[in-house]
Amino acid sequence: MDPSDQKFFTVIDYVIFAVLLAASMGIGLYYALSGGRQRTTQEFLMADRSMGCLPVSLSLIASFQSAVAIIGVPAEIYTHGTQYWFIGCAYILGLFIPAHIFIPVFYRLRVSSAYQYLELRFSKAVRICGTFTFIFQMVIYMGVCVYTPAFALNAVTGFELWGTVLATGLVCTLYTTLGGLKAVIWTDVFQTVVMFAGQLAVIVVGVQKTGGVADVWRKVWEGNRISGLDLNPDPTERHTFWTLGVGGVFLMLSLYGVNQAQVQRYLSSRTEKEAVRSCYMVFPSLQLALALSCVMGLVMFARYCGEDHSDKLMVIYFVMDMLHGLPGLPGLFIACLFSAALSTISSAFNSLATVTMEDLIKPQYPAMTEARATLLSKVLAMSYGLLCLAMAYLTHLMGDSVLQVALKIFGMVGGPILGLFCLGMFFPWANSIGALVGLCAGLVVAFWLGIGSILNRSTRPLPLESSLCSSANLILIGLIISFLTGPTKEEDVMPGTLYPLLGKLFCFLPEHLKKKLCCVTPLGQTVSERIDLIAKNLATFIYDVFAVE
Ligand SMILES: CC(C)(CO)[C@@H](O)C(=O)NCCC(=O)O
Ligand code: NA
Repeated sequence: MDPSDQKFFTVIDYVIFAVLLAASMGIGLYYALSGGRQRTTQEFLMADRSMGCLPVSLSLIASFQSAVAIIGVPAEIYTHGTQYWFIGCAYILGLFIPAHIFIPVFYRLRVSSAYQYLELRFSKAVRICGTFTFIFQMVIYMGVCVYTPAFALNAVTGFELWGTVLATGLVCTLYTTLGGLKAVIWTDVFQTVVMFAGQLAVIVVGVQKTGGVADVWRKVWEGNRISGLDLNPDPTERHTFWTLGVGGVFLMLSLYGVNQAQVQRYLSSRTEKEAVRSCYMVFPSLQLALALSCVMGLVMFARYCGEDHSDKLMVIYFVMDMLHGLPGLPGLFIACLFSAALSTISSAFNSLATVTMEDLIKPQYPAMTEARATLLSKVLAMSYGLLCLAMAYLTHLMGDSVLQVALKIFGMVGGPILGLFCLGMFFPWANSIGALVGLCAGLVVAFWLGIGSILNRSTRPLPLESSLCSSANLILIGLIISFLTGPTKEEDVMPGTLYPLLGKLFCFLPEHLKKKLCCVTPLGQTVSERIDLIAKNLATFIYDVFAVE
């Protein structure tokens, strides 16, 4: 294709992209000028803890649905078939466990940052190490998230590269800095809708142009792209039920259980029940997002089967091939790609500002006035926004291959952070030294796996098994070191920071043995009260779904 954007885009396409930016900016301005006008950190960072479950749930999906997934998943399905779709199974436990273990613990401790938990449970040192690990992870990720869609679009259509990066980065920085978490959450809602609409448009037009649903189905069936469940236990196999189902749960837990961007959304909910409900509501929307990307891959296969296309950017070729000549639709897809990018980097800016403020600055200056803390939080959000642009430039300088590496770092670092929180919540004996040594060991394992796969040029989506291996490794080392250096006595652990997982898993053991495993009944709730709560939540959720219809 001739890389000249005149061929693909009409004025209306540029207008649609501009409307996306303007609307996001407008939402930012609205929350800067309404409500409490962003004059407290409670409002700027925690949205006044007043959010309902619908915006929170859409925002939860938007945070970790980046343009990388929108471009990558259809290509995966095109080349390797629908096996990847089985990652949808991991969403069940991957959301149920956060809803009933992580959310109650964080919510009832009334923390502002997930890393505050680490100080309550372990020590200040563990909190600071956790915070720096998170900052490292997110800073690398946000550069990739803003650069990837601009780069892909530029490579295929000639769409202006740096103008796009600058426009999206700066607009996002502005609305995040002006409107705080409320603006971030409500732009996420809007952007999620645009994201779904863009993918849907490509699928509808694509199916029409390839001869209808029956034809698409026949071609992908004959092309062997519909995969059955692969139960092969070989862990070096590309995708099996085990790598996707088990690895996927760990990936989901590292994103939806303990990542600050998500924890902050749970904490911004009006009530704990509302937070749990928003987590449940992620399930259908995340299945929809997965289905849209997978179906797009199938339609793409129906279109190009037999032809030799192995370009990483073929999704963009496909979209432009389908949509050009239909004024407005290419623009809608561009808006879809950048909605995915904006919603991810805005979450990154706000969560990074929060941890820097709450975990690094406030503990040093406890006497800081609220006005000054709010101003400083805004300066931080803005600085991370500008840092994101610098990271995008760095990504560009290091070239194409760094995209893969950077994404792997994101997945690699997620595992040890998850392990750190699990060590604290589920194992009363774990002490601060164990946690620190475990974190280092987990990071070493993660990087060793990651660098190994980069050197072997393995294309496997590593985060799946990496988060499992490195979090398991962290927990094991953490426990060994804790027992060697003197395990913490359960009565010395801060109440509310433990969840009696082992006691529950081994509920058949006699009472005195269970006491040895973990006797604290946490959060002031008995087991039967907890089961009641789960049943009630499910009932209200089902009721809500049908009441809406
Ligand atoms: C959260 C999942 C696993 C949901 O399928 C996926 O969207 C994902 O791997 N997200 C993180 C990577 C990214 O999209 O940037
Ligand atoms: Na996103």
